[in-house]
Amino acid sequence: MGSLSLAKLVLVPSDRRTCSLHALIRSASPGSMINKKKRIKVVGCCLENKNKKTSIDFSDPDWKTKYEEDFEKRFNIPHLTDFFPDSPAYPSTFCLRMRTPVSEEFAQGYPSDEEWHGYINNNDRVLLKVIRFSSPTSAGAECIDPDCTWVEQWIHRAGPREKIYFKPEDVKAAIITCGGLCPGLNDVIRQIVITLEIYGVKKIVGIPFGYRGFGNELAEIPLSRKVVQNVHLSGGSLLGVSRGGPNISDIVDSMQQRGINMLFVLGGNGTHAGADAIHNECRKRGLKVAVVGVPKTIDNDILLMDKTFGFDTAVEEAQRAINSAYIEAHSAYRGVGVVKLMGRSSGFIAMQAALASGQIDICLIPEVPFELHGPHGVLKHLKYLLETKGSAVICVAEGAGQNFLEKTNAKDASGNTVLGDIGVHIQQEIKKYFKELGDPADVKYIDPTYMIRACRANASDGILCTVLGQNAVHGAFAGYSGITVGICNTHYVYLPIPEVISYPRTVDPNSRMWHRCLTSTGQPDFI
Ligand SMILES: Nc1ncnc2c1ncn2[C@@H]1O[C@H](COP(=O)(O)OP(=O)(O)O)[C@@H](O)[C@H]1O
Ligand SMILES: O=P(O)(O)OC[C@H]1O[C@](O)(COP(=O)(O)O)[C@@H](O)[C@@H]1O
Ligand SMILES: [Mg+2]
Repeated sequence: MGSLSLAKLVLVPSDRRTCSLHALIRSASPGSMINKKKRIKVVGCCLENKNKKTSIDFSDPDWKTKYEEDFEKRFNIPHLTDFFPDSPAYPSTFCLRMRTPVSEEFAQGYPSDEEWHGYINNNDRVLLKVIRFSSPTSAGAECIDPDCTWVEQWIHRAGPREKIYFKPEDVKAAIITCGGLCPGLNDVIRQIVITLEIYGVKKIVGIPFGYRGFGNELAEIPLSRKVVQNVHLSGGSLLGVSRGGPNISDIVDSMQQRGINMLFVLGGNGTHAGADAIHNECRKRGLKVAVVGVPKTIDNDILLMDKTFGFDTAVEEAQRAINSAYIEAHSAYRGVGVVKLMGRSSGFIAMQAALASGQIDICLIPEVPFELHGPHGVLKHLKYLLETKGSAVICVAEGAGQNFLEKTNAKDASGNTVLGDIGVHIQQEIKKYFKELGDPADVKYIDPTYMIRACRANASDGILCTVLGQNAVHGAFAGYSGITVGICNTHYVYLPIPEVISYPRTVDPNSRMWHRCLTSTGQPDFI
């Protein structure tokens, strides 16, 4: 890779998975020091997309058109008519009458239904990437070709359609919440129920405790506007959550027995993998079922979206812990505050919480390797901070520095690796280090892990949950299945599930946001 010329580069025709050309150039430029880490990153980037890797012949004058067409196909959202071409469509029961805009433009009377109806057209699209990079060397440039040509990547716009593919009286809708908790679950459940009722659906149930609820021993929870009216006022999930559960075939058997033909699945990467498998199994069995996901993860590790619901709230809640750690550290003689925040493989919460608080001196995330000991290690810098500032606060994501901890190979019920406790480890190492030096250090460790996700959604997440919940119902009634809802460049979109879960979204150590975080903390590289 080090001696590769740009012209020979084969880049992956994908969005986020496109190798950072900036990184490629730096690691490829002849004569430059070949940085092993960058090389690994770039190679890794291409390897992880091996399955979808397609080389583009940039000498083909039509490569751009072909790329855009291929993108349109990849981001096509599955529709019931793809599998049941004769499915009848009905006029929507989600009535927008009386919601015609009132303005001087319409002084002569409101436009007719043909001229304005307020529904989303199936051909409406939202632009996925909004920056036109003038050069591959621009910060964060994501380029398809060596010239960083502007390529349009359009995704489907979410919202109510004029035609629906289910008669409300024939619908039995089920809602399920899987994985860990996340602020806003109840808000989404509430909006799904309310919107279903507006369409005219009478049979709405909650499946208790995630996919486990499809086992026979747990009874469905009947849902209505009355039941969900105030659920958003508290955190958690009205329905309960869990990891693990029956296999896909048993889940679909159970759905068939219960007569469920609309399934709303709230969960993260694992849950969505399950939702997509359920969608495919339903197709295989010839069942006319709509499966629609709503991405839930405080880790914010779902691809392509501005953010997932609950993330903002978690960051906000983390401020309390950070502020307490700061006050403790600042009030103690040579005080050190350590705060551990969630983030299995993505450091978004730690990064954003550090940025928001302005009280963090050292932020450690899974994506950025670091040393604890040695001349460039965290401990040496901590010593410097205590000597110059008198106190310091460290914020560490739970998935960071796992290389320092003993591996157990333990898995949770969903198959996720059980992580070692990096917060406790760092706390112990700091104490040991200063004890050996004979210098005082007053270390206070705060682990607010479950507190940041068990709380009620804040206002901005409340709005996000509301819109996502409504759009999930619109998507199902419009006949889409195997899709999820999201916010992209402030617009609401439908995405095919496989595209958003092909790997967990992580913080790009070369991104402007991580650089901003480093600017804010003032921390050096710890390697
Ligand atoms: N690849 C998969 N295929 C089908 N179901 C899965 C898959 N991965 C996880 N699940 C199921 O999804 C649910 C939630 O998964 P988990 O990884 O714990 O949380 P999250 O979806 O929030 O990331 C669990 O019930 C788990 O059994
Ligand atoms: O203790 P639990 O319930 O397994 O949850 C811990 C995990 O939950 C998370 O919040 C992510 O959960 P999800 O994958 O379910 O969204 C991680 O940050 C953390 O590792
Ligand atoms: Mg997950």
